[in-house]
Order: sequence, then C-alpha cells, then structure tokens
Amino acid sequence: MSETAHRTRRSRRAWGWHPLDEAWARRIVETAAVRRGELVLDLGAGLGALTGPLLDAGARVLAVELHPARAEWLRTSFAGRAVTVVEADLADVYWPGRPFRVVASPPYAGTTALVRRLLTARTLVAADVLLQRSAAQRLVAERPGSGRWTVSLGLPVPRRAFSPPPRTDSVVLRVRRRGRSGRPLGVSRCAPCRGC
Ligand SMILES: C[S@@+](CC[C@H](N)C(=O)[O-])C[C@H]1O[C@@H](n2cnc3c(N)ncnc32)[C@H](O)[C@@H]1O
Repeated sequence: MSETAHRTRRSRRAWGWHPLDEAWARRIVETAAVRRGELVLDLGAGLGALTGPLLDAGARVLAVELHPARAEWLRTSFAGRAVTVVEADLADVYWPGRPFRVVASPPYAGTTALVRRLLTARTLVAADVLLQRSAAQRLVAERPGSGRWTVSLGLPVPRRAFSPPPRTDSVVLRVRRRGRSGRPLGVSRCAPCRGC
C-alpha cells in the first residue's frame, strides 16, 4: 500500500463518525431545554448537526472542532449567526469563565475523560452529552464530581438515529449541578415530558 493510501485509511478511521439524523439532533436539543441567550458548548461539532438546532433555540454557541475542513464548514454554514467556531483539540480547551452548558456529541474515544474534566468546571451549569450506552452507565455508577452533580441517563438514542447505524446504542448523559437542597439547579425541566 502506498504511503498516501495508508495515511488516508488511518485518517478515515481517526476522523470517521456516524452522522446523527437531523430529527434526532433536534430532539436532543429540545430535551435539553436550552434557554434563549444561554452559552452552550458543542464539543466535537462536526458539520453542525447540533449547532443548528442550538442556534434555532436561541443559544449562543461555542463550537469546538479539531478537523480543519469541518471547522471551516461550520464557519461558512453558520456565518452571521450567534456562533464562535474554535478549531482546537478538546483536551486543550479552557472552560469559559461565565456560566455555560454543554450539549454535544463528542468523539466516543475519550468521552469519559472529557466528562470527568468537564465536571471540574466551576461555571458549568448543565451538560447533555451523547455517549455510548455502556460508557454512560459506567459514569452514572461512578457518580463523578463528589456529590456536586446529579448524573443520570437521559434520552435513549437508538442505532437507527445514525447513518450508517453503529454497533452500539447511545444515550444522552444528563448532568445537572445540585443546589443546596440537593435538587438540580438552573435548568428548566425537560421540555417534552416536564418531569424527568
Ligand atoms: C461523533 S462526531 C459528532 C459530530 C457532530 N457533533 C454530530 O453530532 O454529527 C465527533 C466530532 O469530533 C471531532 N473530533 C474528533 N476528535 C476531536 C478532538 N480531539 N477535539 C475536537 N474535536 C474532535 C471529529 O472531527 C467529529 O467531527
């Protein structure tokens, strides 16, 4: 195999993903109940499957994407809208100094470390992160963040929500900061069901 072909195969594996269906992306954003004007980080924004619905919900979005062509696509596609595109590695991102939320479908490799790091952010209010079900279940069992957070399984996202369908089911990991009373703070209830 030529060096170029080898590089292309490697980069396909490293960058490839199963794009999220538009209707499911909208459902994830709707379930997160983002409020108008909130600062929301889309970590691993890809081609903006979640960025678009977040902007439509009135959020100010910080979209982080490492792949240069995807970052450029985001800049062009959402030009003039309330989005800042940051071409950077998630491992190097500093969390904002003001209150923020996360609604994201990050790369599955390294999501557990990402969520753990996220929970150290003083200004994080809430996070809705699409993960492989098994990784999300492990995080819920681990209860990271020393009691400052409620970490639970949210919206189940079936394989058919992606094309092509991946091998495993996914779920939105739902993270909410606890208030003094122990109840989740600062986010309205899940919009569609009003009770989860
Ligand atoms: C699972 S895809 C999700 C894309 C998009 N959010 C969606 O739902 O369709 C993850 C994205 O993260 C990007 N990515 C991979 N590693 C990254 C890293 N270390 N830092 C930032 N972005 C990364 C990939 O280029 C890809 O676009």
